[in-house]
Order: sequence, then C-alpha cells, then structure tokens
Amino acid sequence: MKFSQRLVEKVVPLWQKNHVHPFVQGIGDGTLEKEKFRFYMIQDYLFLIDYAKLFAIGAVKAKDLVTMGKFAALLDATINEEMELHRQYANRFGISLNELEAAKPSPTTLAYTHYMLHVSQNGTLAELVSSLLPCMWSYWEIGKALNEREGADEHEFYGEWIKMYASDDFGKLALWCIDLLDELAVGKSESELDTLEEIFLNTTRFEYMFWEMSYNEAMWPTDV
Ligand SMILES: Cc1ncc(CN)c(N)n1
Repeated sequence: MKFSQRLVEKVVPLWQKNHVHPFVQGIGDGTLEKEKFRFYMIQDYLFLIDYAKLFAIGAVKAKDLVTMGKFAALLDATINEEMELHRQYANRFGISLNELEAAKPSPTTLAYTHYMLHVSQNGTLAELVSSLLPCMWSYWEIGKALNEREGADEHEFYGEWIKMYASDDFGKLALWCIDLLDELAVGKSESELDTLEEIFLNTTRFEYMFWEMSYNEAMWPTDV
C-alpha cells in the first residue's frame, strides 16, 4: 500500500467533517454570509504568504534539480495564481492590497502557519511535504465535491473559488506532492512513518480548525 493511502485512511473522518462544515456547505450552496467569507479571505491571504515560504524551504531541501524546479513552480502558482483569486475577492470587498497585507493573523492562522514553518525548517524533506500536503489535498477534494453540485461553479460570488480548487491545474500540483511523499516514504522505518503520519494528522486538524475559525470569525478572545 502506498504511504498516501495509509494517510487517507487515517484522516477520512476528518475530511468528512470538513465537507459537511457549514462554511464549506455555504460556499457550495451560495448561502455563506459574505462577512464570514471576507474574514476567511483575509486570513487565508496571510496564511498563503507563509505557506508559499514552505515551497522555498522545499527547494532548499530538495536533492535534485527537477524537485527544486517543481517547488519553485508551486511557489509561483501560490503567489501569482491562488493569491490572485484572493486579491480579486479583496477588490470586490473594497479592500486594498496594503490593507490585506497589513491585516493581523488570528490565533489559528498563526498556530497553523508557525507549526508548518517549524516542521519545515527543522525536519526532513518528507516531514515538510507531510506538513503542507493536507492543505492542497483537502482543498482539491472539497473543490471537486462542490463542483459536482449543479451550477455551483457558476455562482456569481463563490463560483470562482470553487473553479480554482476543483481545477485540473490545482489537482496536478496536489498530485505531484502526493507522489513526492510516496517516493520519500519508501525505505523509511516504521517510527519515521509514524512521525510523518502524526504531522499529516496535525495539519489536517488545523485545516478543520481553519473552517471553524472562519465560520466564527474568531480572533483573539481578549480586547488587548
Ligand atoms: C487554510 C488553507 N488550506 C488550504 C488552502 C489551499 N491552498 C488554502 N488556501 N487555505
């Protein structure tokens, strides 16, 4: 069995929770309150700034030029394609680029990105890929599931979001990361695989927490 299959078996119950989450369902049926999406989009922009850095660290840790080039392409796709979607939504909300970049991360955004940056800076390439994979993989699964709904990708507001994450281009990048992790897992000891699994599970949990945070527009629970 490929290592990625073992990972999926572990996280399927959590993925199912993502799929039925009211934030995700609201994007799918178009009923999500725009204010909640606005909050999400700003936090996600901040998230992606740090997330893109993981690909830069991946390029540093890569053992060959093909892998290095692929990480560079992932970095480029994140900041110039995925984040362009966010910039377009920001424009629709009347939020300037300066405002976007000056926004403050929520506790969940901080915890999630800092966890991945910590793993990536201190761990192996396989650990880095384990930490960043749930982000790409779970969004691709969500995008495809929402896209199966009649007319969802044509929704005047949420359609673009669905199209982005259901797209073959996005899927190909996710698949490349899955294949890379499968290759890197070959020959690893059971205890190393357990570590990879735990990292994958942790960032899968963070994905769920990100939906919760967005739905509740949760910033720090204190005024100061
Ligand atoms: C929190 C989160 N997770 C995943 C993705 C998809 N790259 C995203 N934009 N934001």
